[in-house]
Amino acid sequence: MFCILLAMCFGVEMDEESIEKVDQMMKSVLIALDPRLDDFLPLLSPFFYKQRKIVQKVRKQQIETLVPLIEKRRKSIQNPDSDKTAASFSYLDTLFNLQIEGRKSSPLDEEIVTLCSEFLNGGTDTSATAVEWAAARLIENQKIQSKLYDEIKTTVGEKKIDEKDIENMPYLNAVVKELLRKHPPTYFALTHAVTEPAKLGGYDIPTGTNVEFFLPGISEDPKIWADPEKFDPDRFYMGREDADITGVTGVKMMPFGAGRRICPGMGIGTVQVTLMLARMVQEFEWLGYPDNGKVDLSEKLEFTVVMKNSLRAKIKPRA
Ligand code: HEM
Repeated sequence: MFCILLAMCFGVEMDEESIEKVDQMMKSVLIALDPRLDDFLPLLSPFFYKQRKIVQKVRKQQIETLVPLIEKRRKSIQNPDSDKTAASFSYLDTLFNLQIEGRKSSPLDEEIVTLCSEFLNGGTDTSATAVEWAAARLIENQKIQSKLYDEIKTTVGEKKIDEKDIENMPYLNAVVKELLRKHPPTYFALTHAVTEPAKLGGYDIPTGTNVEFFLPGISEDPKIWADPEKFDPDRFYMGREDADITGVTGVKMMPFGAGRRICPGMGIGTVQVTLMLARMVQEFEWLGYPDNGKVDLSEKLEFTVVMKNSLRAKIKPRA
């Protein structure tokens, strides 16, 4: 997941060692970003002096690691023959000449570093977490796994599933939708704030207030879902229930947020998770390990909501 996003982001080829270095650095960034008490009560910031020093060190390391990649890409655009391995397009290319409202200059390298980090962090753990929960649910419920495998066989036969096949596989899409309903990779969307006094769910929200959206509170609300605790792709497959995942026609689940700041990676994130899951099931039968049918579905909050005990699985190649 990380390698795909890295290639999309920088459009330059990287060796294993450099990928590892960026990966380690991004992990330190995530740890440094953990919310602290002084984020909410700035008055307390003198007591968090040491932690702030650590964050500054991580930021320096982040800039030192990513700026060379930015420079390499800039060079390869200016002189297309300088790097034969460079991709024809990358996310970075869209940032170099970005017009910013109220500013004459395009983003500084340090700002580009932040945007690229957000792109990498936003897409890696979210998608990886979703795939782990998907495998857990298929192990826990072999009937769902068999039904999915049957659909794969009927739709594509012996050939490898690719992106184009997905739209012809309603059960696969139902499994992924149910996955994102029952296991939105993050408990909360990003913090939003109101720019003018608003009313939400009967509450008055004054200007400037931070608003946090607890995603499972919506997607497991018994007032809008039948049997919300149950992992049941059939609710979507049989058409008993539905939900607009983009939130445009109403919000019953919002694993990618909603509105103007909805996840910009929603399309690619969904395709990545769907395709990976389909390929995993196409190639292997997934069983629990060490105990065939039992999976511990306890959750733990890290950057995303991960399995408290990482999934252990036995996989058998399909005959
Ligand atoms: C299953 C996969 C994913 C899930 C569930 C997910 C979920 C989310 C959520 C809930 C938000 C906050 C939206 C808000 O507050 O309104 C968000 C923001 C974001 N996501 Fe994703 N995401 C996924 C994949 C990706 C991918 C693959 C990328 C990059 C290619 C990405 C890049 C971003 C970025 C850059 C933001 C911040 C947007 C902003 O600040 O306006 N995400 N995502």
